[in-house]
Amino acid sequence: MIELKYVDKRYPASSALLYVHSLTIPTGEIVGILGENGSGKTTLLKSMMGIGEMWSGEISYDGKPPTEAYDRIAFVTEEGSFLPDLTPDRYGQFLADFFPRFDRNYYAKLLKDYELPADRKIRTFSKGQKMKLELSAGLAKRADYLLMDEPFVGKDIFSRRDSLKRMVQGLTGSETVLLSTHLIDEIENVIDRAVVLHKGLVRADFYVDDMRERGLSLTDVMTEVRDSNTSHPYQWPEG
Ligand SMILES: Nc1ncnc2c1ncn2[C@@H]1O[C@H](COP(=O)(O)OP(=O)(O)OP(=O)(O)O)[C@@H](O)[C@H]1O
Repeated sequence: MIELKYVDKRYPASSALLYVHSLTIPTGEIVGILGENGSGKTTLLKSMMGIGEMWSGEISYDGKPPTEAYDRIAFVTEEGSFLPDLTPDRYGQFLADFFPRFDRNYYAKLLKDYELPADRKIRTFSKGQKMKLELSAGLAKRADYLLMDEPFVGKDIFSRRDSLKRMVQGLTGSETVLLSTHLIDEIENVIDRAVVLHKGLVRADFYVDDMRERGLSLTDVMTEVRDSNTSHPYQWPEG
């Protein structure tokens, strides 16, 4: 279980802030972290990874702070957490030394599926190839917690959908996944729950099944959150 309480993050260089009063994510949930550009998705995921000082607040994984849970968390980020001078093969060895549960066979399979050259330096890869490598490494860590920040970047929608499909297929069902993305239509069938950020605040937090029962789509809710001029949490429309 992941718990966030009174998480308050500010940047000295801007007026942006992130504030999460309370957020509990039970084990095994797949949660979409959604919101417009600049709403705080990356800030939230980085804070959950223990990156950057927080103003105040607590984040815990089964009661432990991120720094004591690193071997159980995989962070997949657009910025890339790989070492560019290594080849994917060498990078895999490095990860296996650090992450006891790193699954080398699964990593090799993903590299093959993605047609990534295992013996070429990562720095020579295209942006899309780097992202595929990042995703492969993240999934092969067999982590309990997967924090993914817009992992499906790529020029063509087919490769984005393919990445999403592989990500879902690669899960065992016991992972807790937080996934930030702008691919709203695609993830609607993948996530259990959506947390919508707006200007650094959690403005909606709901289960997708409840949303569907009301005949709404993620786009409907996100549009409503964006257009409503209030900081109150989102309420389902009457009727
Ligand atoms: N290092 C920084 N210094 C100052 N302000 C920052 C810094 N990083 C982010 N911000 C600001 O914090 C706010 C939230 O940014 P963040 O990157 O978390 O948004 P996001 O929801 O991930 O956006 P996007 O969808 O564009 O990736 C923005 O207003 C951004 O300008």
